[in-house]
Amino acid sequence: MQQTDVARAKAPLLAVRDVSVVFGGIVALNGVSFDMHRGQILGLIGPNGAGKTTLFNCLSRLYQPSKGDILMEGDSILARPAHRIAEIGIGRTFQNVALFPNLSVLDNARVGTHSRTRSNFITDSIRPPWVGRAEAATTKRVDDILGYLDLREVAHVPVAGLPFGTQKRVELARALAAEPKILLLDEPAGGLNHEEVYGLGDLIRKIRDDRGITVLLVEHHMGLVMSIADHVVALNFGRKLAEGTPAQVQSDPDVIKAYLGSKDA
Ligand SMILES: Nc1ncnc2c1ncn2[C@@H]1O[C@H](COP(=O)(O)OP(=O)(O)OP(=O)(O)O)[C@@H](O)[C@H]1O
Repeated sequence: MQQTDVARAKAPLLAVRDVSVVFGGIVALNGVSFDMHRGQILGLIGPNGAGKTTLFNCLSRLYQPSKGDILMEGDSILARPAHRIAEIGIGRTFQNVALFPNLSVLDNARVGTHSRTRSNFITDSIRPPWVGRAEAATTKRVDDILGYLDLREVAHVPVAGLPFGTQKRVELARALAAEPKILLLDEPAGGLNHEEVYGLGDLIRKIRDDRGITVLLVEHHMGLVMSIADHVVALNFGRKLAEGTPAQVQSDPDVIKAYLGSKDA
């Protein structure tokens, strides 16, 4: 292994370095830094307006930081547009579910494989043998994921008519189909009932355990974060307030004060 490869292997999977975001006069993020290590479930918490969504949007490349850097396996991702983050192993889901409503569960999940295919319109017209083999492998991979997420029964059903909780699983299927190293989950518990939230918690943990995928979870549901996260980063007014194990962060006086003074308490 070359020295650069060794350094890369030792680097955190994702490093947020002194990131600031300013909207007009509003400082939404102010010098936030933290590391995410391989196989970790990291919960990002904070009261309303703390800067969680802004940070999530920087990680998924929808926002450009005014200052600082974000490194994936040691390389900056800031020059990369949002539609090319899947190629380096960053997958995401959306707060309000962003699927193609008229397409089937299977076709929505297949969309996720796009970043992993080498074919283009020329190879699709000539169809050398490897295109057929690659398509068969993709079909098998998507079918495995649908089975894994208990979606095989509805594989050919348009997603529009499915319950919200099922649509959220389809989003997960699409994200997993891209074979991410890290999965960014934007308030996955939103709109789910109590039972579904705990089912989701088990599923997130299972995805990490079975597939070794690192997870960043932005979430208001404190019970979910505290029960599944290995590491928690708390933001308030755009700054990092505390980080550590769920127990450490939960008992941090600054975190308690921030939540008591907010509507999230
Ligand atoms: N596009 C924008 N333009 C201007 N100000 C913004 C924009 N997005 C966020 N802000 C401001 O930045 C700050 C951080 O907002 P952000 O949405 O990141 O917080 P949050 O922690 O995700 O809050 P919530 O839990 O309510 O979603 C807030 O003061 C917000 O009003």
